[in-house]
Amino acid sequence: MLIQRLHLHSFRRFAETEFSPVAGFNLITGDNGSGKTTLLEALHLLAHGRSFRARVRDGLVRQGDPALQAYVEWRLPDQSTHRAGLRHTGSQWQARLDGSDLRQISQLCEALAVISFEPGSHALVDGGSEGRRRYLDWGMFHVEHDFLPQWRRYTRALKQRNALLRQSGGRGQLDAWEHELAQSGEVLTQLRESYVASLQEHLVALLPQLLPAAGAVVLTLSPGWKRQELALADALLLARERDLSLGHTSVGPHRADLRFGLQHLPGREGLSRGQTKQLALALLLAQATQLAQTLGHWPVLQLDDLGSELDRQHQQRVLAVLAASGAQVLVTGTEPPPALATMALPVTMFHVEHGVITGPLHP
Ligand SMILES: Nc1ncnc2c1ncn2[C@@H]1O[C@H](COP(=O)(O)OP(=O)(O)OP(=O)(O)O)[C@@H](O)[C@H]1O
Repeated sequence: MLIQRLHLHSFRRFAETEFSPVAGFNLITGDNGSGKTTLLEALHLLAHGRSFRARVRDGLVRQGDPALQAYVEWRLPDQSTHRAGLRHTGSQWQARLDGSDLRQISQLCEALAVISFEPGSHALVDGGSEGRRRYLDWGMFHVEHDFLPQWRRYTRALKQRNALLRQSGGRGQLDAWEHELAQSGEVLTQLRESYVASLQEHLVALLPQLLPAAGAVVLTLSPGWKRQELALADALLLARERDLSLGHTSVGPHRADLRFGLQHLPGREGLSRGQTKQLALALLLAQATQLAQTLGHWPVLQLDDLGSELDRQHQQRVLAVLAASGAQVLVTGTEPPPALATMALPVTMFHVEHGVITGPLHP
C-alpha cells in the first residue's frame, strides 16, 4: 500500500496542509511541536478509527474550529487508486470511501493498513491487557473475514448479559444470552488462537534481528477463562452468581490477553525500557509481516521519533528489516536518526516548520 497524498484541515496545529509521501523511506524532520507526529497520527486515525495519543474529543480538532478533516489517497499493487475522507467533530463523524458514505468507521479501517510505532508503544508489552487485545483484534480484522461478525455477536451478547446482571435479570433471558455469548466467544477464541500461532512464526524470525538477547520466544493466548478445564458455556454458568453480585461478566474473551515467554530475558516486568520497546516493535513488525503475507502487500509503517526511541544499534537493525521489506515507511525526528545517516538507504526528506510541510527534499 502506497500513501500518495494526505490532506489535513483543522487537525491539531494544521489549519490546512498537504503531505505527499513517496515509496520507500520518508523522513519527516522538524522542531518540537512543529507537527511531525500529527501527520502520523492522522493516518493512524484513518486506519484504526482512533489516535495513538488521545481521543478525538481531547484535542485533535484545531482549537476554535468545529471539526477536523483528513483526506487520503493511496495506491495498491494492482495499480488501483483509492481515496477516503473523515470529518470528526470530537463526538460525531462522517466518512467516505471511494465516493460512498460509510455507515461504520470500521469500513474505513478495513481499507487502510497502517502500523505505528510511537513513544507510547511500550504499553503493548508493559501496559494493560486491553491494548494487547486491541492489537490482536486489529490484525485479525484485516486478515480474517469471520472475525468482525463474531466479534460483533460477542460484543452485543456481552452488553445484553451485563445489562441483565445489573438488573438481576430473569434466568431464562440470562440462559439465552449466555448461549449466544458462549457460541460466539468460542469461535472468537479459536480465531485468536490461530492468529497468535501465525504471529509467533513471524516473531520467531524477527526477534533474533531486533532483540537477539531474548533468545527463543513463545507467544500464547490467555483466552479469558480456564479453557483447558471447561467450555465457555460452563465457565459462564459457574460464574453467574458472582457476576450477579459484581454486575458484570468476569470471564470470557473480553478478558483475554497475549503472553510472551522469552528464553533469556525475564517476564515483562523485568525487561529494561529499551528491551520493552524492542519487543513492542517486534510484535508490531510481526503483525505487519503477517498482514503482508495475507494481503499480498505491506501496510504503511510509521516510526515516530525513532532516533530518541532506540539506540543507534537497534535503529540500524530496525531500518535493515524495513529496507528489506520494501514497505512504505514514514519516520519522524527532530534530527535524522543517527543510524539512517550511516546506512546507505535512499531517503526522501520532508521538513515541517510552523505547521507548513516542505518536501520532498532530496539530500
Ligand atoms: N487542538 C489543537 N489546536 C491547535 N494546535 C494544537 C492542537 N493540538 C496540538 N496542537 C499543537 O500542535 C503541535 C503538536 O504537534 P506534534 O505533536 O505533531 O509535534 P511534533 O513535531 O511531533 O513535536 P515533538 O517533536 O515535540 O514530538 C504542538 O505545537 C501543539 O501545541
